[in-house]
Amino acid sequence: MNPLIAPESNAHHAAGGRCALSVNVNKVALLRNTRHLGIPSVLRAAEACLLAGAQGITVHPRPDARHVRTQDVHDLAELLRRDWPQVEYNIEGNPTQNLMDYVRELRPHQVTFVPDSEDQFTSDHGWQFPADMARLKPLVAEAQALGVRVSLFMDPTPEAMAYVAELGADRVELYTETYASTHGTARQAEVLAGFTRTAQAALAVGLGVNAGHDLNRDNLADFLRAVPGVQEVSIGHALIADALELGYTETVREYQRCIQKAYA
Ligand SMILES: CC(=O)[C@@H](O)[C@H](O)COP(=O)(O)O
Ligand SMILES: NCC(=O)COP(=O)(O)O
Repeated sequence: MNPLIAPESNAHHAAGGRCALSVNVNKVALLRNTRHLGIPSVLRAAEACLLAGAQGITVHPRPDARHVRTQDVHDLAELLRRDWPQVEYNIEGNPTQNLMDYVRELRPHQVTFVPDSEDQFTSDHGWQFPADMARLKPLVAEAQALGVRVSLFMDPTPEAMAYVAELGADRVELYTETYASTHGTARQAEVLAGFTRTAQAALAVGLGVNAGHDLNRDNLADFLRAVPGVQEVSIGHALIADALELGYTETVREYQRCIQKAYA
């Protein structure tokens, strides 16, 4: 863990010590890219979500530019630097592909390493240890030397947390699809217990805990109530889908209400 990077994030503080909400705007860009009209605007989406109380913005600029593109990443960095200095910028991607150029040029608050292939439909697995250790170690060190907090996208496997800590990463992002797909079923408690054990294992080795993928208004509070120490959830697909019906403002407020409910 990098002593130069405070374990407590600005966003976490801004959320009053509760879990911070980082809105992933990938899907706004996906819709925008289907015409050459520049609408819906990624910047306006980010601003509306921040005005409604989101504490962070997340993007995942994939190599095929299917949604968030390089210009979006730079424009968002400028918007946050100029108008929202207290808001965290989290850039996700595979550090062996196009991600590190963004880290070097923009130095976001956080970078989340995700082991996706270039043409992957969506993120669907975490890093594998010890196999991935050697190639990740210099990349973790490089990002941290630039003052960027490093989070690793991980499956809920408690025994992998020691490897993440050995790498020197600051946080893990728990890949929450298996939780989301079993929420409300007979397997919910069993699957959720695995996330709780993984978070406990991460905290025990000094790692911060983030979470994301397929979280939504229905499953968010149950997750945060059960899983200790979650500092940030990054939510995109379901939140943007909700915003198509409710608008950005009401949607972000509703997600913040879900987070509040978990701590009530
Ligand atoms: C890493 C992860 O689970 C998501 O952050 C990812 O950004 C989803 O990518 P798509 O929006 O391309 O499905
Ligand atoms: N890291 C998760 C993220 O940024 C958004 O994932 P999703 O809510 O679009 O599934």
